[in-house]
Amino acid sequence: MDIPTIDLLSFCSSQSDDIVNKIANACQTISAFYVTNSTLPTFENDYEALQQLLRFFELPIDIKNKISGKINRDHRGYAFTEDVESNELREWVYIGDENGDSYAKNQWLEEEELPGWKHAIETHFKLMSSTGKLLYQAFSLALGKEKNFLEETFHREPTVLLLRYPSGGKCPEHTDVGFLAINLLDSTGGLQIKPRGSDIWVDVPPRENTFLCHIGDALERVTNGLWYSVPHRVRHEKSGYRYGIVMFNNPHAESIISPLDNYITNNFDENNEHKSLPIIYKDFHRRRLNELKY
Ligand SMILES: O=C(O)CCC(=O)C(=O)O
Ligand SMILES: [Fe+2]
Repeated sequence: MDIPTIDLLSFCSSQSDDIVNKIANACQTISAFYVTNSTLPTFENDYEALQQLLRFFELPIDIKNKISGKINRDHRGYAFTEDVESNELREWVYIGDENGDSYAKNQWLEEEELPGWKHAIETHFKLMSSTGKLLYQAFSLALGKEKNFLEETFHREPTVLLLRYPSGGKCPEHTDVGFLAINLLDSTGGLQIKPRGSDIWVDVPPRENTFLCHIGDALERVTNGLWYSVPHRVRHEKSGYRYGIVMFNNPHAESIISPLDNYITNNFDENNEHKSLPIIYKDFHRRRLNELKY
């Protein structure tokens, strides 16, 4: 099964039905797509810019632990997770919107401990967030709404996740919680998805100058299951580190997630009916963080 590619520049210039339909189709079937021609730095075209963010991981562990993400319930900060039971082995840093107040505050090192790091993150956060905004527009059109629909109805609270996997590192099978994920893959591979209706893990090979996009559970609920929040996992079996940068574009913490009027038809089967009950996004998000430990 081929993972389609969406050209973001063409979307911006024409917003043609072709592109919008391709997105809607991808979200209903394979449930992931590559995005090309965006303005985001990728590991191929601006390695240096991304290294600025990832050099945090080179610091000694006692410095990294100064911003431990295990001490607040929203996981803001750093952790090394080695959990045999849940099949997780990786390091992560979660950073939310610096000006947002829905979740725990971001944690930063002193500037002299890693000069320029905070600035590099803030710059990159803005770039990723504007790409998230464009994708929200594309998704709104693909839902048959006008382009600002998702942003105006649910708002958007982005979170960035920096990742480093040692050789043998893993991320357990899970689905993402929010609306949409932008995943910048480095050249090592290792990400796998289980497309709708399939029991087989499919490799997501990195493609030059693209990022991967897929939806999360909250958007699956908004479409009453017509769109599919794809299970995914990481198995990093090569030598050396695997790096990743993901931006989750989530609805506002207080938004109510329930199916849109024109999606009330029964796309979930009876076992999944509970998924169409209204939920407050923040409760859903926190519950899932606790359950999944990722
Ligand atoms: O490392 C990756 O490519 C994916 C990580 C992921 O899916 C997650 O942390 O939610
Ligand atoms: Fe994920």
